[in-house]
Amino acid sequence: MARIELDELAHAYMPDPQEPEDYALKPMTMTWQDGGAYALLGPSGCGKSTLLNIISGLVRPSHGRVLFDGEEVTNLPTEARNIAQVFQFPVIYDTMTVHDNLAFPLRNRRVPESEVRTRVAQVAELLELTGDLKNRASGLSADMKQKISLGRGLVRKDVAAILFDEPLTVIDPHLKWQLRSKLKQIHYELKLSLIYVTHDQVEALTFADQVVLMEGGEVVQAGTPQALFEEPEHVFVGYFIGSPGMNLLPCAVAPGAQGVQVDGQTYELPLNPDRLERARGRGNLTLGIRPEFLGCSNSPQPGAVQADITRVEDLGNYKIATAVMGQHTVKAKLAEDAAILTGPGYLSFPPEHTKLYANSRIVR
Ligand SMILES: Nc1ncnc2c1ncn2[C@@H]1O[C@H](COP(=O)(O)OP(=O)(O)OP(=O)(O)O)[C@@H](O)[C@H]1O
Repeated sequence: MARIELDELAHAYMPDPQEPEDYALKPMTMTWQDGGAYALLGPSGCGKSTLLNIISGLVRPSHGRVLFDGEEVTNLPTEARNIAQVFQFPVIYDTMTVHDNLAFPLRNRRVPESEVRTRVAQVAELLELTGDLKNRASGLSADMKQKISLGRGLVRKDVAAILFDEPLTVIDPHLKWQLRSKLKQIHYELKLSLIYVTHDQVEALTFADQVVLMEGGEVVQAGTPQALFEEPEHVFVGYFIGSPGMNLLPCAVAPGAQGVQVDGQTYELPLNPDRLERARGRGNLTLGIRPEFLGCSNSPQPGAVQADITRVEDLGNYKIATAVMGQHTVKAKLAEDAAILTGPGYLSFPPEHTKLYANSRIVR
């Protein structure tokens, strides 16, 4: 397994890029640690596959360098990079048994047969394929075939990294849920460096210990799932991660007051005065709070602001209350047993979870 460094890496598919928009990948410098489980997450077209393909050697970047354990590999072809890849669709040999499919990457590298048997048994056990090892792959379902592809990706110990490109797309939703958790366990047990591309936040947040969230060819934030949830550094992180996403309200900092103005109305929120001062005068301010942290009640609370609760949805494990604040609606995610009704309400903004963004970036 290897440490992967991206040094001033950028890529434009067009020959003579001029504007930032001409780049599918805008300049980035990052280090991914040996043995880490990284998810590249973001909406369609944000540059995830471009980045993965640069790491695998399928795409040669127009700028910058890629290093594995300090050795430059930027211009090396895929086969010289010592990586394993798992794609969206199964890549297996139908005529071989499940065992021989799993053994293939090892036998190809002339790994001794006794070691092949041990490693195949270990990976098969982790993926719950032990009972199928003697079966021919041809008769198996698409789900099973993709499981074998995962196993083939995981079987070698000596690869620099294993790259997964949306590997659970064809998998049935129930099995998908199981495999997501399985991959986390496998990462823990086999100590592999994994890079996993997905547009599905649940997949990324369950699987990865570091999530690299991309938008428009840029990394907007890289960090633990908890950091992306609790400390979104960019409004896009707030919006993209979470269900529902962060409440985002265009605002201004009220002159001389301890609060913010939303739609011209001043709300006295208990925010840090220094932070308000740092935000004052900067362009395009946004107030952000996750539905999980926004307090919502029918009775007055200290420091709470008045709002109209227009809707309460009971979603089994939790309730979602929708309230109107100025001309905007906000959502609060409440406990399943929260006593909350539509009508006059009070919204509380805990200062540690209430964020201010200037031009989409966090103000600390
Ligand atoms: N071979 C190519 N030639 C020209 N432009 C490309 C090529 N491949 C990707 N692009 C463009 O680069 C940008 C990033 O695409 P990329 O496929 O890396 O995004 P993605 O996040 O992986 O999206 P998806 O999840 O839909 O695959 C997009 O604007 C896309 O149209």
